[in-house]
Amino acid sequence: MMDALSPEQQMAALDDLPGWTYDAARKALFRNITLADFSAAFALMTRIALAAEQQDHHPEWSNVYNRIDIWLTTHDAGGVSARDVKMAQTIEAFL
Ligand SMILES: C[C@H](O)[C@H](O)[C@H]1CNC2=NC(N)=NC(=O)C2=N1
Repeated sequence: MMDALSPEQQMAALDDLPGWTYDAARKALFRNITLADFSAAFALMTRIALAAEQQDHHPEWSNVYNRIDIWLTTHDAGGVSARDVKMAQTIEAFL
């Protein structure tokens, strides 16, 4: 069981994650990424999927052609936890 971050911890984490915002409605970190085309978007999603399996932490996302919308939230915690911050950092390292 992983605790949700406090609002202060969450803001501090977002300071180090340019491009990510907090989606209050979904209690999630959010970012959209636009790639060159569908192949590039799906390749990135594949890398993220493999990392998600390794971390046992899975994104909520949607993909339309070259655009990916990603929400990171921890269902067990009912909000954003350190696991979401780690996954956001992992995704950033792929860009
Ligand atoms: C049993 C297993 O550890 C859990 O169901 C994991 C799997 N992936 C998960 N992913 C996300 N985003 N939140 C979770 O709480 C979560 N829990």
